[in-house]
Amino acid sequence: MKTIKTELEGVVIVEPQRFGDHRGFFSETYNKARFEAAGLTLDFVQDNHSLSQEVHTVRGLHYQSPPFAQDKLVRVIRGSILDVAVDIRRGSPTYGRHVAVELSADNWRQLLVPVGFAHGFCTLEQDCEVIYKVTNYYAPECDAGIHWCDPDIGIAWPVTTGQAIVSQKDAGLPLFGDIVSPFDYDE
Ligand SMILES: Cc1cn([C@H]2C[C@H](O)[C@@H](COP(=O)(O)OP(=O)(O)O[C@H]3O[C@H](C)C(=O)[C@H](O)[C@H]3O)O2)c(=O)[nH]c1=O
Repeated sequence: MKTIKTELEGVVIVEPQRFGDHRGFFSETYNKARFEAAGLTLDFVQDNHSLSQEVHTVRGLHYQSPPFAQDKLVRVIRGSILDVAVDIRRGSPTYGRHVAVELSADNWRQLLVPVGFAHGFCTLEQDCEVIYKVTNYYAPECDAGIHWCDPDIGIAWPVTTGQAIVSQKDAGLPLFGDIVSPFDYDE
């Protein structure tokens, strides 16, 4: 397993090994001991799986507020997505900045999105299946988000607001400037 730091502290690309042979492949997609050896100590309690049937489906930008804030380990088992993490920790030197990483069944990359970051993605082809582990349970009362196309965040999505397929909930999310983030940056 390889880990690659990004320009946002704590947002890490993970590249598990994939052993191919004439039958196909085998991959340990998560190994707690290997994660801890890489300094990633996470206690996942829930696995999620979403299917987005159309290209240019956008889900996000979401986060759960404390006490149900979640670290997320995101991967793609079918198709490809542009996966985005936005630093929403008040006082962070990278507050409001984001990273965007292509995750796909082909590149087998994962993205670790820590507590304090909003998360979202746009599908780059049809029938994308996204699997992700989270470190806290779903808590609808703590579910929150920021509008995916907020110009103050400035994510270079491969789709315009007119073309994107989004949920009614996501279409109505507030702009970054109109929220008070529940996360503080701790040095
Ligand atoms: C997140 C979640 C949802 N649900 C139920 C609630 C709704 O009835 C249905 C769809 O939920 P939602 O529209 O919030 O799903 P997404 O738009 O894919 O949201 C997710 O997508 C972005 C990219 C994320 O990072 C979050 O994990 C998550 O917010 O699943 C559950 O039962 N458990 C859950 O953990």
